[in-house]
Amino acid sequence: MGALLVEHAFAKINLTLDVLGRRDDGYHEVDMVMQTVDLADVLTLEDDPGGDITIDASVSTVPLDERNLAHTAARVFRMRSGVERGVRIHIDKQIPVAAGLAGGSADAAAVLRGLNRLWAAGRPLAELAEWGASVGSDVPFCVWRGCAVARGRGERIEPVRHTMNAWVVLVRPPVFVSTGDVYAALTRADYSGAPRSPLMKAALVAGDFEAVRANVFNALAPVTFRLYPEVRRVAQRVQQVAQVPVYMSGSGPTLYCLLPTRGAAQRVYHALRGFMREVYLCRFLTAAPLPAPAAGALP
Ligand SMILES: C[C@](O)(CO)[C@H](O)COP(=O)(O)OP(=O)(O)OC[C@H]1O[C@@H](n2ccc(N)nc2=O)[C@H](O)[C@@H]1O
Ligand SMILES: Nc1ncnc2c1ncn2[C@@H]1O[C@H](COP(=O)(O)OP(=O)(O)OP(=O)(O)O)[C@@H](O)[C@H]1O
Repeated sequence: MGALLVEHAFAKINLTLDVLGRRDDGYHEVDMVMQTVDLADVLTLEDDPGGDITIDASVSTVPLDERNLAHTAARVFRMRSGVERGVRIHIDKQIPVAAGLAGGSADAAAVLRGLNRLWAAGRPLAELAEWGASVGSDVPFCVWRGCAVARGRGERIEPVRHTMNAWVVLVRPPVFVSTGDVYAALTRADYSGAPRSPLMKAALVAGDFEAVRANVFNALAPVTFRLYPEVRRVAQRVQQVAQVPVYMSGSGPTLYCLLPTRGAAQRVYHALRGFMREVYLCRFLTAAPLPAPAAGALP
């Protein structure tokens, strides 16, 4: 067995998401506050010096070939770093797939960080984040993690340093949402004149939970609700049961509630579990997450 290491791939939620306009390259200019939460896929990377890139996963809902974003990231890493080795990637999938939580992007970012350690390439995170932009718009943020304002098409990252400990209850409605279709259905009326990120940033830095909740915004939510009315119905039901505001992450369909304490979050979690199958309880990850275990050869 070759050298082996474990890397966690954390999900994100969007606290704000303003779309400022459409660009000539077909992408949209966005301004969004992204927050890492402690719901994670666990990736195991095993060096395979003479081999290729191979993937296996704990679920059958993700592709295992070159369409997997972890595979793309490994190819990008090999090309950019010049390291010509193979790797066996195992993905223990905990983040719901195609949910608006950047599960695939988090896996891609974990592969970039993990291969950097496994193959002792010594590249700074900034460089890995730049490489990640060629894999997907959410990948640079997922390389950095924590909290940040993401601009451009999502790849320009400005860290937000705060220590707020909010709890998050995630609900994934059983609806398949295509990110591309949601962006394509945006109209001028959905664009924002000015982004909300400065207000959200100030609320987070001040540790003002109510101000955070008051400034959550997602320009894609009305679009997803228009395209997939079932998501709106679930949001209304969640709001009735939880008795707190309900928001949507990314292009959806995952909905979330923010709670100030573990106790309040547990009450909402248990109430929602009564009628929804996919409910998750997690919290903000503000500091750099788990220390990376050293790569080592197993007997
Ligand atoms: C919705 C978010 O998850 C919010 O964080 C991201 O903006 C989407 O990030 P992502 O899934 O990594 O997106 P990509 O894989 O780069 O793009 C998927 C599709 O979404 C559209 N797209 C994406 C990002 C962006 N700023 N403008 C876009 O119009 C494009 O049509 C693109 O073909
Ligand atoms: N490692 C992976 N994990 C999850 N999905 C993947 C992966 N690789 C490729 N995919 C494909 O990417 C699509 C989007 O999955 P993902 O879980 O990344 O969506 P998402 O959470 O909506 O992402 P985002 O929030 O960045 O838009 C799925 O249809 C899936 O088949």
